[in-house]
Amino acid sequence: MSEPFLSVQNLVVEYHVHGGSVRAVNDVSFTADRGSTLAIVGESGCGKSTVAKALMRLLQPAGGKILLDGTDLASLPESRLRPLRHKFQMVFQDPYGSLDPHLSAQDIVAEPLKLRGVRSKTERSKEAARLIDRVGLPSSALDRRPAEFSGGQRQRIGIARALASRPQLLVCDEATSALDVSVQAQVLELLREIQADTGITYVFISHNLGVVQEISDHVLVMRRGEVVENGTTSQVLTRPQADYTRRLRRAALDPATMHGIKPRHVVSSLALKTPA
Ligand SMILES: Nc1ncnc2c1ncn2[C@@H]1O[C@H](COP(=O)(O)OP(=O)(O)OP(=O)(O)O)[C@@H](O)[C@H]1O
Repeated sequence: MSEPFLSVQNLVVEYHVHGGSVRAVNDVSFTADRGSTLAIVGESGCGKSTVAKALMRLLQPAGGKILLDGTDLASLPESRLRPLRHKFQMVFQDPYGSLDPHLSAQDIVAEPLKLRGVRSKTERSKEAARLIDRVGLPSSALDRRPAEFSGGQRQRIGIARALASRPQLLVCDEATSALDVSVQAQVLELLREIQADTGITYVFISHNLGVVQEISDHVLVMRRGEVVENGTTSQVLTRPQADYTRRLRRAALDPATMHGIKPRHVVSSLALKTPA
């Protein structure tokens, strides 16, 4: 059997605070096959974003392995990581904070192409225009700055910028959470199309079980920095094994849907709350 594309083994991440350390992620393991989507769910503060930042090596893990296509990202020094960084990219909840407000959409998307070694400015502009078109924005968007877009449009620019690096792994950290339900559905559809076209692997962090149901093949449930449950989306969401997952699911469902998770292609805006 071939190795999974992403294999996280016994990941430990700590924050250093006030001379001590806080363990935010403790012995977390999971895998994702190439071209699949793994969702990470759990209540606020359970460690989802910390896992995401460790995958991006924005944080140095205190222990464990992050094997991406067989290379352990956790153990590489920055000098050896840099040439690999284009392979793994991240889309944030609010791209506004991460998009340079002074640059046009075209220049924002063209920026990573420099790192990819596309030397000609004309080529970079052409490729940026192609990506902006790919994420469903009109050519009139090219010269506009981030402030001149809606939240959904800005998220599309964030996705186009991430795609400019031709990543093999895209970590989406609450990437659709700030969007209203219909815009959320459009962005999810775009992500699915891109996956079908490119075979990209997603790690999708969300507090919204409706979105998770919609986008993911597998689900990892976290609580207090640890894995509670891990399985296929239908297993975890419709036949949860862990009591905690059952409570999480109950807490996320409104009275109208208490009998079960909403069917596929209906994106619920129900948020995960801390189970009672
Ligand atoms: N920079 C930091 N310094 C110290 N502790 C931190 C830091 N960032 C996060 N933590 C702590 O680590 C734990 C996990 O936080 P994390 O942001 O990963 O949770 P999360 O599941 O992504 O939450 P949310 O859904 O609210 O974004 C929390 O207890 C949090 O308080």
